[in-house]
Amino acid sequence: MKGKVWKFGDDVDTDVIIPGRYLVLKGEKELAEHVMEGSDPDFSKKVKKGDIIVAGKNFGCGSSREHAPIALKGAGISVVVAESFARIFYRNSINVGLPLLEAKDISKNISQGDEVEIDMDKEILKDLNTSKEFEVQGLPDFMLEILNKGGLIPYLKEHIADIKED
Ligand SMILES: CC(C)[C@@](O)(CC(=O)O)C(=O)O
Repeated sequence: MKGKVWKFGDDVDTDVIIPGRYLVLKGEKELAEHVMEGSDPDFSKKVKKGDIIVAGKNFGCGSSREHAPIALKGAGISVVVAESFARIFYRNSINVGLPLLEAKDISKNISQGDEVEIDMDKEILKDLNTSKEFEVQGLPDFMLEILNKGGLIPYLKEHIADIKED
């Protein structure tokens, strides 16, 4: 995975990611038009498919709205790398198919606009501008399987036959 970094700090809450007035929207693309509007009203016009968000602690705090990871996924964010995530946001993200990675001290050492490359096998993120490398905490296999299917619903649809047999 390789992409341009959009940098955010600590405690980025779900109302920054997708303001509450847009919760009436349902589609990935409609929500994506307002992604990160609580921080930068023009973000949706600037972000490109494959870009990467790097943030500090407690990313996705504040509410259980799954509209937040849906908006990020719809905007083309390929992965969010943060020092830590709010628990409900973390699970909502896996369920909607948005990859997340935890990396200690990442936000202090990467700048906005840097190009980074992530080797999931080695669990290393490399900042191609500075050549600095960071360990990322990989995801358990069952979460990777859900992500690879695009989220929990497509994953379950594929496995429903197994469940029915039990
Ligand atoms: C129900 C919804 C509007 C919610 O109140 C849910 C929540 O706070 O977790 C939100 O702000 O996302």
